[in-house]
Amino acid sequence: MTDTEPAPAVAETAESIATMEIRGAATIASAAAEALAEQAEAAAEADATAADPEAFRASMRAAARTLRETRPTAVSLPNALRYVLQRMEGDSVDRLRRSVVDASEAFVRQLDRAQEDLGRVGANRLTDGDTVMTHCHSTDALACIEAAVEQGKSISAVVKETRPRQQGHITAEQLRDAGVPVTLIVDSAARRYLDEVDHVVVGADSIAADGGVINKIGTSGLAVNARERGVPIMTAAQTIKLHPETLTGHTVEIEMRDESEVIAPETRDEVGEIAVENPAFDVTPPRYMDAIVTEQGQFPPESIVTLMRELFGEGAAEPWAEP
Ligand SMILES: O=C(COP(=O)(O)O)[C@H](O)[C@H](O)COP(=O)(O)O
Repeated sequence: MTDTEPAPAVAETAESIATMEIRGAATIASAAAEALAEQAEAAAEADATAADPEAFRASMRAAARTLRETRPTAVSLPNALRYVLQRMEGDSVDRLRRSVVDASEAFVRQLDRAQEDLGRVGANRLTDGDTVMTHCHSTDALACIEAAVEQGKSISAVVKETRPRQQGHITAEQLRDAGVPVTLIVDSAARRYLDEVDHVVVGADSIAADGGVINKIGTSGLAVNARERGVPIMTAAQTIKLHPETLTGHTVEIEMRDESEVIAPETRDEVGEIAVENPAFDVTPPRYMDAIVTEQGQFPPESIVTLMRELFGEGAAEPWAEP
């Protein structure tokens, strides 16, 4: 490891995020924070950085850049890197190391607590006997359903499989394990089944300042159909999903993934001249979302900007940038 090359553990985490072995906004955030702690431990031992606080800091910034470049849409990733790097302090490598490890642990603890707290808020929106519809796999959305079950409510679920990567199967298994009766459907059956559900619960990768919800592709169509059917829809999203750059007019980058997720490489040649596009996320306009449920309570999407200013008022610092 040189002073700008990330520790092997960081390279491994970055690779796992890029290939989606580690996926979902909250899980990506906690893995990134933990990777920074591993970088700090490795840099405190490495020849190039062990005795040089400035080289140590530079190695932390470089590791954060490597993690930042993996996937563009879930803002929880840069928010996790910000949280840890902004708490890096000390004039010796040992103090710097300790501050990074402490910040990383505090971040992960906070993430877990936030998920529990928002779960209780979301659960209060559900009633005994409700059927919920889910899209993709969101640990924040699942926290709401699981908390409702813990409150003694009987909940069943209609789970959309979520093409192309079928994260709905993970949701189905987790809900089954939580004792929730599950019906798995293909995405295109969603509108038909909306007549049988009482609530739609989704997660978020980013929330924009105007209350737009960026989540797995298909969320916006589901939200429009839910509105048309009169079914309430909520987004369960911890405040690390609030996207500070949107406060100053930036838009959220939507990740375009490889066509091999849509069309098998072995049949690609047979298909020939057909363009394939594979956007991983979409934006649900605030008017189609009933509530954003966070650990700080529930908000109408249009008012989320107030919370965003409170938490990110100083803007979107980039502590990983070269000074
Ligand atoms: O869109 C996805 C996952 O997309 P991908 O599978 O492409 O990462 C999830 O709904 C959000 O990330 C929220 O998840 P969580 O609530 O766990 O943060």
